[in-house]
Amino acid sequence: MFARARSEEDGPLNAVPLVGGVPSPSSALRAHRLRTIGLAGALLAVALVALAAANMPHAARGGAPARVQTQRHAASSYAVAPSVLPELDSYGFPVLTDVLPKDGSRVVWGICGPGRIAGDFTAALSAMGAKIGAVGAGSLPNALDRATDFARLFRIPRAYGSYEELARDSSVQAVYIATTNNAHFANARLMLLHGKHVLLEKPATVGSAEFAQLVKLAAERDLLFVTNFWTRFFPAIKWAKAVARSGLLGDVVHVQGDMAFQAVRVPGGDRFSLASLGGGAMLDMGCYLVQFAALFLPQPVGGNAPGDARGFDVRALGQVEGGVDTDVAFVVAAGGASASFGTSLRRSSNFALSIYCAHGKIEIDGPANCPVRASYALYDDAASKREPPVPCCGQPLLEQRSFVQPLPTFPPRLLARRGYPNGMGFAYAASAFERCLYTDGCRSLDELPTAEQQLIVDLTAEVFAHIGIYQNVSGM
Ligand SMILES: NC(=O)C1=CN([C@@H]2O[C@H](COP(=O)(O)OP(=O)(O)OC[C@H]3O[C@@H](n4cnc5c(N)ncnc54)[C@H](OP(=O)(O)O)[C@@H]3O)[C@@H](O)[C@H]2O)C=CC1
Ligand SMILES: O=C1OC[C@@H](O)[C@H](O)[C@H]1O
Repeated sequence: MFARARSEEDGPLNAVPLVGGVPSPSSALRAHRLRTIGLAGALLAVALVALAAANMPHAARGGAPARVQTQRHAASSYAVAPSVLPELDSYGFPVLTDVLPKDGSRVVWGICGPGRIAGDFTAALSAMGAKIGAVGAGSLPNALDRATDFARLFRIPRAYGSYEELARDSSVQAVYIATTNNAHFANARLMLLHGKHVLLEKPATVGSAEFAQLVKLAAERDLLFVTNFWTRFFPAIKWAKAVARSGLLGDVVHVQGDMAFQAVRVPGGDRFSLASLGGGAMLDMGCYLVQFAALFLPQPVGGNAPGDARGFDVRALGQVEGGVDTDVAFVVAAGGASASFGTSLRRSSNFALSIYCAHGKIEIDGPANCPVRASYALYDDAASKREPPVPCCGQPLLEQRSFVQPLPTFPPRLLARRGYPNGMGFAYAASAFERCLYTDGCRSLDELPTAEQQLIVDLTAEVFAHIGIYQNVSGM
């Protein structure tokens, strides 16, 4: 297994030194900013600073320039700590040696629902050196045989033909749940009740109340409970988030994304087309887009808007077939910014994401749910003031930069089990989960705080309210 080191391509038009792989202010950039301010701006700035200094409390004085201030990160600056990106070993796996117990012990994982994505996740777990103690199947026929086959492939010591047996295995401390969406709530509840930490595949639960119940249960039992939005743990996403929050490009104004694929219908129904399995485009892919809205939009301010979910304004139009959404267009707005998204089971797309800011744009290459590359472009705002003026469309660039982090390589022995793209990227989320378990008092991950997971479920439920599906889904 060999992983190339992270790299930055497409060098900047004006060099911007990096701090931890994200931009920090350079003299070139500062010079550019000064040029763009102009005399009138400078006079206005002097007047405003004098006025502000007279009225502001001491702590608020002398902060970052106005254009880097966002509602969410009023104190953000261009310099971002190197710890933004995970430390990787020479194979590309996140380093855990600094937190692993000295006695050589390690968290023991169990796998619940040995289907397609569980194969990818387990391959990543075993490649990163994690300990897997047991696997349990329990929804489809021949559960024990299928669990036994899975156990043989991944050299897992124990296989069970029911989820209850897995839950009762006292050697297992953390369970990864990859059953169909409808079963997430019951399986997560079962594992939490048996004292297991839970990493639950997206889209967590179908309804908001169910998610809140799981959070409460985990808190009562002092357990870690996380939705496996693995997206949040990819270095390219962490880099893009740091760029967005650095203020380099100004405030986020609009986020745009599309995630769609042509679902092949299986006779008798499948996890995409059956409402009883929690099917539909929103729960399969749209939830990733909602997750991006929660990540990149500013916090809502002020009162509740129509279609409100905790201050976020949500609108949606959707095609519904057999009780599931097959095509949805939706908008989420907050804090003066908006996001527009499409998701579908009736067409394809490249799963890319764009974050449009006041002075530039961040692109996350598809598949943005598990990306290896992101980039930004800083526009030359001064160009629009030059004579002759530049045409309206296509702002000249001041600089552009991209970030690439190749994935750890799939072990050849397990290639046959590969189900979805970029599966080795599960190592990022699994490592963060394990790291938390070795850290005193850690019961929530910075990359995806519990409250934000609840928000994602709530916003998704709001989309469902607009298109009239998945109402009153108690127990799902
Ligand atoms: N993070 C990511 O990138 C991805 C996440 N996912 C999520 O993972 C979960 C599983 O997806 P995937 O692995 O593709 O699913 P699979 O179709 O492979 O099924 C997973 C498991 O669900 C149960 N199951 C499958 N079909 C049925 C059915 N018709 N009725 C009842 N139970 C069934 C089986 O459990 P058992 O073996 O125990 O009987 C099966 O092993 C979903 O929640 C999905 O959203 C999926 C793909 C990518
Ligand atoms: O999580 C997922 O990401 C990729 C999709 O193709 C898949 O269906 C979905 O479950």
